[in-house]
Amino acid sequence: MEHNPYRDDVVISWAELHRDTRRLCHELMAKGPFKGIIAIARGGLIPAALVARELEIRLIDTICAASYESSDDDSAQTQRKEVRILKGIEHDGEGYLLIDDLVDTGNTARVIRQLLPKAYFVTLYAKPMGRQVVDLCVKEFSQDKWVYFPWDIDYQFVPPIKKRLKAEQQG
Ligand SMILES: O=P(O)(O)OC[C@H]1O[C@H](OP(=O)(O)OP(=O)(O)O)[C@H](O)[C@@H]1O
Repeated sequence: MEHNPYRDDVVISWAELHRDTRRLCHELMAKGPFKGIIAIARGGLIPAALVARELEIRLIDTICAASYESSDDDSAQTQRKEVRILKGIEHDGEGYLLIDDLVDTGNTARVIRQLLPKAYFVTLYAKPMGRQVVDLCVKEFSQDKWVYFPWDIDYQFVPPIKKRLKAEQQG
C-alpha cells in the first residue's frame, strides 16, 4: 500500500472560504490593477468568481489541469498522477491574476507557472512544498493536513458523543 502523507483534516466551510477570499482581495487591491483573471480549473473557479466580483474584473479565462486520479479505495485523498494541461492560454500571463484554491506539493503550480511566467499567482491556501511557487496566499497549512473544500463535503447527522462512545465500547 502506498504511503499516505496526510495525518489530519482541515475542513473549510463556505463562510470561511468567502471570508478568506475577501481577505485575499484586500491584499490584491494593492497589487493590481489586473487586465483579467485566469482561474485554474477546477479548484480555482469559485475563488476566481468571488475575486472577480470584489475587484470588478469581467475578463475571466481558465487554464484547465488534471493532476489527481481516483484511488482504488474511493478515498478523497487520491493518489497523485502527472499534471496534464487540458486547455492552455496563448500568452505569458502579463498583467493577469492567476488563481487556484490550493498549492499543495506545488506540482500543478510549477507546471502552470512555466506556462504563465508573468502572471501574478495567488492561492487561498498553501502548504510548504508549494508555497514558494505562488506570489500570495491567505493561509498556510502544514504538509500533513488534507484540506477539504466546501464543494467536497456534505452536512450530515452525527450521533451524540455519549452514544458514539457507548457504541465503540460495545463494538
Ligand atoms: O500542489 P498540488 O499537489 O499539485 O495540488 C494542488 C492542486 O490540486 C487541486 O486540484 P486537482 O488536481 O485536485 O483538480 P481539481 O481542482 O480539478 O479538483 C488544487 O485545485 C490544485 O490545483
